[in-house]
Amino acid sequence: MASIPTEQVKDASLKHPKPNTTFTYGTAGFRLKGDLLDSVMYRMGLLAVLRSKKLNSKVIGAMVTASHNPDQDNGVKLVDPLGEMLEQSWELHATHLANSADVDVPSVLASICTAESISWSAPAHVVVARDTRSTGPKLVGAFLDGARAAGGDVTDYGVFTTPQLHYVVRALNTKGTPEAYGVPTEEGYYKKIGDAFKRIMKFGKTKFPTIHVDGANGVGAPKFKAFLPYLGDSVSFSAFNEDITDFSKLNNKCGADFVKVQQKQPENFPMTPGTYGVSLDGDADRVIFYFVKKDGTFRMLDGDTIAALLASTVSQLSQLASLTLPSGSPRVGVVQTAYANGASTRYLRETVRVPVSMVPTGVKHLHHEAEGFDVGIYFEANGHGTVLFSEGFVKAVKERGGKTPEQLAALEFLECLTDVINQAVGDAISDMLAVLAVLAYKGWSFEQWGELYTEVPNRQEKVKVANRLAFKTTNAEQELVEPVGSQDRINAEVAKYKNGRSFVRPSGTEDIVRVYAEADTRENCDKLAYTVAGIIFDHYGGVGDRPAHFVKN
Ligand SMILES: CC(=O)N[C@H]1[C@@H](OP(=O)(O)O)O[C@H](CO)[C@@H](O)[C@@H]1O
Ligand SMILES: [Mg+2]
Repeated sequence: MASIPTEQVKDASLKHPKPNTTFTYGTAGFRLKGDLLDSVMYRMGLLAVLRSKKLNSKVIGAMVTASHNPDQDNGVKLVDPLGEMLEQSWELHATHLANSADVDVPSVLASICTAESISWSAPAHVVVARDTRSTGPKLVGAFLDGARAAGGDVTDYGVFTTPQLHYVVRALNTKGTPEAYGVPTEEGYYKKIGDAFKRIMKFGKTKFPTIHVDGANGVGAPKFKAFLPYLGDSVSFSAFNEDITDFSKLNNKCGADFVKVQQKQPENFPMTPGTYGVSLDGDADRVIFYFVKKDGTFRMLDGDTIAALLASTVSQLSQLASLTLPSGSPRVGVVQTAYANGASTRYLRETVRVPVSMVPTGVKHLHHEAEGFDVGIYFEANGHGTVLFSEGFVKAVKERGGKTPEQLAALEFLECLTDVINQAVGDAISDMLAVLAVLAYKGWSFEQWGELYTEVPNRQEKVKVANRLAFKTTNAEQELVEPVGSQDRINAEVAKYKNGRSFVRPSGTEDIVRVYAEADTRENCDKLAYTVAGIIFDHYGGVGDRPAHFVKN
């Protein structure tokens, strides 16, 4: 029986020496300064091969990106066969492998093989892609070295958005089966979603103004441009922030994270009342919409608003079409995190009347929970999410017997929607197209969409602390259990505000602690956020300059 090519793996391992750093597999894989990640990439190349061997030679993906963070950062996450995040039990293997001494890498591989009953003789297929970051090419090189040292068959797709990589992984693994997801190429991706978008826009009643698309000076910019010829002419788009040659511009004062956190439009973005804007993040898996109201105020439509629109539409259309599955009416559900605006949760539960589940931050948690519904809609407030349609739902939508013309139109619309949406993972461009299609179908403007519910004022702050891992949470990250006593201090502040809500958790992608607050007015919300941030900084290990706006308590 074939066995681990120990010498080959060890030699290559010594060429990718581990720095004196502890690595953790966080919210979205390993994330760090790009120049510290060479050894991690090499080892993830090895691990991806093992994962493929474990799963009957299915194709495993790796995406090299640090999403909405600056160019100096980078990261890697592994993608399982249907485009979902790496199974969580394997995160432990990833962490173990990433942190072992260079000479121990072959023996750690052997221990994973034993623990997972992996036969080394099984073939392995791995694919990798990267965003536009400056450290990307070198890091992909290290990944390829790892995959090849372990004898895997590996394809480098070059520069891709994160969702394109997930799409290709799923398409490769379902090729030739009844669940075939599409042609496993970049063009296949554009064609599948583009064709569905052209079909669905035939239902449209609204003519939108030109949509201004902010590419965050990242990979979404050139890929959106490449997508345009496949989208027909029902909507006109104009692209901004497309400079991927000046690395300092990536996500800098632009992009979905900037807009969401700062609650303002990207800088250098031409907007007057009536203009519609859409921002992607640096790897194009998050999307945020916005417009300027007639009175000149800025209005954002985030992941919560997207979930509200999609959940209400899918529920209404399913009812209108009297859609029935063998199990009864389709179960439409929404999955959110603690960052969801309280007003959106109330709207979904009380007005749309769908169940809403709360899970910890990170798509891996949301995706998994959404799989429990016939239509599982999951969005993080930051605009990262998608919709999962069960096989039973898709089948029921295609049954057209005994329906009225109005019901047939609803069914056709739903069928197109299942193809416009990238179910493999949250996808900024596909989500944008789905939202435009739904608005056009309803004959709604962005303004009308924004009237679904009134957001509670909210704010996010970052606090730099000596050791963010000292912060431990429970209850879907909404309460701190450690440092002991910290939650009591937060509760005492929250109690002072009407509709007050605040929680603190360590980031899984940055070396900081995040503070979130909501309250009845903008002023109260800001005061609560700045006070809680002050409490964390002053009492629980704040480091560096103390931000002047943090309130002393
Ligand atoms: C509050 C927030 O937006 N957190 C983001 C951020 O995770 P943190 O663990 O909070 O750093 O990056 C993740 C990956 O992109 C994303 O899934 C998540 O929603
Ligand atoms: Mg992203």
